[in-house]
Amino acid sequence: MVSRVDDSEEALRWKRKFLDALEDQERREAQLDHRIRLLRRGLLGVSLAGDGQDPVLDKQLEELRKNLRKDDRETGLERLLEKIEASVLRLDNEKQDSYLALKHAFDESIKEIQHLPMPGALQRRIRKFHRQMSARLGDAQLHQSLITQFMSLLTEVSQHLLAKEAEATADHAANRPGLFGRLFGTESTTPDASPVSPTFNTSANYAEAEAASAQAMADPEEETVVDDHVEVIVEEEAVSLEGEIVRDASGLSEPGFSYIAGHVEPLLLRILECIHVSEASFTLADSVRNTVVKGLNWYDFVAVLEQILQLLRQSTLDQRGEYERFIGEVTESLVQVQQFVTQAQHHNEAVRDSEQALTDKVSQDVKHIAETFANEELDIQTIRATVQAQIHSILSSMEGFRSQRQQQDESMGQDMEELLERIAVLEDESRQLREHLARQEELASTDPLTELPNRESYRYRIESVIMQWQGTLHDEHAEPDPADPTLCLAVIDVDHFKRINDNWGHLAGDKVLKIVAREMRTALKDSDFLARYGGEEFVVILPDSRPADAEGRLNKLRQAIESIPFHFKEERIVVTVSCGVVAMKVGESADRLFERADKMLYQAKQEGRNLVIRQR
Ligand SMILES: Nc1nc2c(ncn2[C@@H]2O[C@H](COP(=O)(O)OP(=O)(O)OP(=O)(O)O)[C@@H](O)[C@H]2O)c(=O)[nH]1
Repeated sequence: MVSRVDDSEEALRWKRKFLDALEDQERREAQLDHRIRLLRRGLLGVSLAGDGQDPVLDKQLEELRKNLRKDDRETGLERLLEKIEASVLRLDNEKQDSYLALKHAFDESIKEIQHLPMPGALQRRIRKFHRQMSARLGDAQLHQSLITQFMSLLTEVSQHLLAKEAEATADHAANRPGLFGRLFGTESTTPDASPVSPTFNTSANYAEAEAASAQAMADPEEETVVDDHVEVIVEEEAVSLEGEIVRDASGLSEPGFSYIAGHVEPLLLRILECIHVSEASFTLADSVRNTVVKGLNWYDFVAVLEQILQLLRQSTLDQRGEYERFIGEVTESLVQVQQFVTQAQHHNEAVRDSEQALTDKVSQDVKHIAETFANEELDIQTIRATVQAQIHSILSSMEGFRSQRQQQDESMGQDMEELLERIAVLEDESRQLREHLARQEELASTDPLTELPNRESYRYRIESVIMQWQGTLHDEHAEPDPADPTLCLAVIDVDHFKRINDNWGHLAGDKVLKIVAREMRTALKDSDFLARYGGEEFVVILPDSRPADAEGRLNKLRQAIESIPFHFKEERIVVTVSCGVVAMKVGESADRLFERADKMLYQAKQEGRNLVIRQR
């Protein structure tokens, strides 16, 4: 009898042990499920964070990574994730507000601009821009290119109005009502405007511009019809400015520009608000803002557009640093999540192994009890039946446990697969972001007009060239012999460039810059680094050159430019450049080196222009 009681207790003990193990297992699985849910939300937070940089969110993400390392603190993790979700939501709302404001500014300006008299092709391009704008505004990364594109359209609209206004003034001179008078019912306000030179057939030129626009219409991708027109003539050896925008005496353009100024100024201010301005660009951004607030005239407008482009380029460079940091963070988070998932998988396998071991052991023990009971002489049928029922119950619990376990395993495996897929998507996103950055970097370092490296690119290059040069010095304190090859720098400026703009308009001025830049590139050695420093000013780094050789090379360049056969109608137009050149001094900074070259350039201008002056 005693033995029977003991046996039944033993069986109960085993059953309890089993149920405990089952409960423990369920608890662990619930814990794992919970963690996976938390990780999902965490990943969502990290991926959304990619759309905006925010210091609060940055901090929270850092904390998230810390907590992810300690996997036994879900409660803290959960609270943190709630905070992250709130930040992401806030950023999303802010972005939405900024998106709406920018869209409103674009919509309003475009509405106003569409009321202006413009050639059909230009109107169509503005409409096309407007149509594409809404979809592209949704992507914050496209804002800069949208703004740049819009500003270039704006410049064309202004150029067109100037041409119209010049035409109107010519009409006025011929006692007909002025264009603005005809268009807006008011008289032209430029009674003192200088008469248009009789050698310029303005309406013929305008007709040509219209024809060019019509050609652009036929090919929607064509943006620079006037360019191509001139290019053809360049191939024929004579560089003609014919067919370019008509005479642009400053007084003439004012009424035309002031008409659109009221519409573009709010947009420029809005654009300035949207640009991410770094500390280094604060002063420039402030001065641009003040200029716009004070009210623009045509010349300010051109300069302001250029400065805004400069701010945009600088902003791209600054953001590059931030994006790189962000990519680093996302990658780090991904690595941690991946490690966590691998750990969870290992843990799962280990749990499954121990479960199997437990099952084997219990089966063996139960079998042993059954055998013992079966061989007991005192055993009666009842005892056998009871024991067998217990064994049956234990075995069926085990079976139930195993099938439940299998189901959970399958669903957990599915969850993990989804998680890994999500990670792969995030990795792909970060790769795309990296490629986007590389493209932006290329755009940011090239001047779009001349396709030469721009000022930022020059700054970057000169610093590294100076470092290299210092490395080649045998004695860090002694100046190198001027007869030896060394590092030289030249600053080049187109002479009387304002006159070109004033006489033939900005488009012709742009064309001259483009051709002059090309000629300069051809005249220099491949190892010389030529960049557009700004406006009509260029800079050349001549590494490993004897100062006298550098001077000789620059003189050849100067002569080559002087010989470019620019023409306006039958008239030959000579474009010249002045240049200052210096050799690098020991311990000198890039700024000081440039200053000295610039001083030599100033001297060349003073001494009559079309000169190269070397500091000896
Ligand atoms: N078309 C065009 N004009 C530009 C560009 N950048 C600057 N300018 C103009 O270049 C002119 C430079 O004029 P100034 O600085 O007075 O110099 P300059 O007439 O060349 O006279 P010197 O340098 O003294 O020989 C200004 O009228 C600017 O508006 C550009 O990209 N395109």
